[in-house]
Amino acid sequence: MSKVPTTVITGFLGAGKTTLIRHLLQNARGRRLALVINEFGDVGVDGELVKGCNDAACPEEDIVELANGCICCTVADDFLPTMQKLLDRPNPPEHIIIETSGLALPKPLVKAFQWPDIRTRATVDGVVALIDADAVAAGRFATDEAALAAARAADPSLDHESPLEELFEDQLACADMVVLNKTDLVDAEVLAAVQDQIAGETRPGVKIVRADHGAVDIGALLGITAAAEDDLDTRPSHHDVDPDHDHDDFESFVVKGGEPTGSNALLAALAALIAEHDILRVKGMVAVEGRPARLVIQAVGPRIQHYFDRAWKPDEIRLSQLVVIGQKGLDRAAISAALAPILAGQPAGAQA
Ligand SMILES: Nc1nc2c(ncn2[C@@H]2O[C@H](COP(=O)(O)OP(=O)(O)OP(=O)(O)O)[C@@H](O)[C@H]2O)c(=O)[nH]1
Repeated sequence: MSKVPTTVITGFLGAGKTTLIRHLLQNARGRRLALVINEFGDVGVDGELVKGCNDAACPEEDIVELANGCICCTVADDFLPTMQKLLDRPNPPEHIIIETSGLALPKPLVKAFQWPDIRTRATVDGVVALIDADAVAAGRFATDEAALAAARAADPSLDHESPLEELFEDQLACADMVVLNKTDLVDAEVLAAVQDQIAGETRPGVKIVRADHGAVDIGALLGITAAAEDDLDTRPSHHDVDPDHDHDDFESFVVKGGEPTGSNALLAALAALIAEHDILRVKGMVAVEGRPARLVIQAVGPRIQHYFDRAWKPDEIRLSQLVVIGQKGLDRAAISAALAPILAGQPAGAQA
């Protein structure tokens, strides 16, 4: 029996994983794909966005969302049963795509493919690491030595480098292919420097492909035939020594509301909050009063994007929710206090 090839898409928060997957679905050339989408926060925004593209290559029943914690920590409880269900189908998918959360370590996930019941029926065709060229160029993964020294002074048990840098290195070291994304945001010289930096973090022979909005040819992305579960030892991880990996370095929360009267106040408040607090990522959907379509909000570092994606369905509750993710210690109270009244649709004067 041939094994179902599975591609693991990894990459830090906001690198463009969902964007790349949407591109893949729209260019699937008749392949029947199943999608497993994992999110750090409790609200499944990525799944919603992918379902929003309504693509025949991946109907809604073939999209499985795992939204309660990083997939690398919930392998036995969530991931394995999900894979078993997909593989047990009378007509299993031709290819499975897994989008890990931006904070997940890929190696424990690949290791799960060594489990007896999975190993005989599925294989990791390739681990694809997405890199946000703009974020690397801005130095967002480089260790801030002063901040690290301060954190170590506050917590002497802290034995690792910056959590962002660790994730960046782990995701690259596990990759069979790297997609250097967001090339539209950096100039050629900077891009070349970023590519050199990345090449120093990958295993020998790993190809780096440049992309704008995840537009990579499906033929290059799928069919790598790496069988990554068979050569885990060549994929070093910071957690090889300390397998008790958790996500204590990061936190997320959701701010909910009803119908804001427009988007300007919300976007201005978000920009101010991102500048003031150490917010890594904001994403979600907003129901703007009087607008039939839902407003998608996406912020990666200081860049905020917003667009209407599709009309709210008649049976949907017009609920606004934004997931906020950052390193541990975010001032939740202040961030929520600034956003909640706007999301609730209170007039500007009423906002504290
Ligand atoms: N300018 C630019 N923006 C991009 C590109 N790729 C993705 N984006 C934007 O970056 C934001 C995040 O993209 P996503 O695809 O949601 O990123 P992700 O990796 O799935 O995010 P998480 O699941 O939260 O980790 C969105 O606003 C995208 O439109 C790109 O190549 N160029």
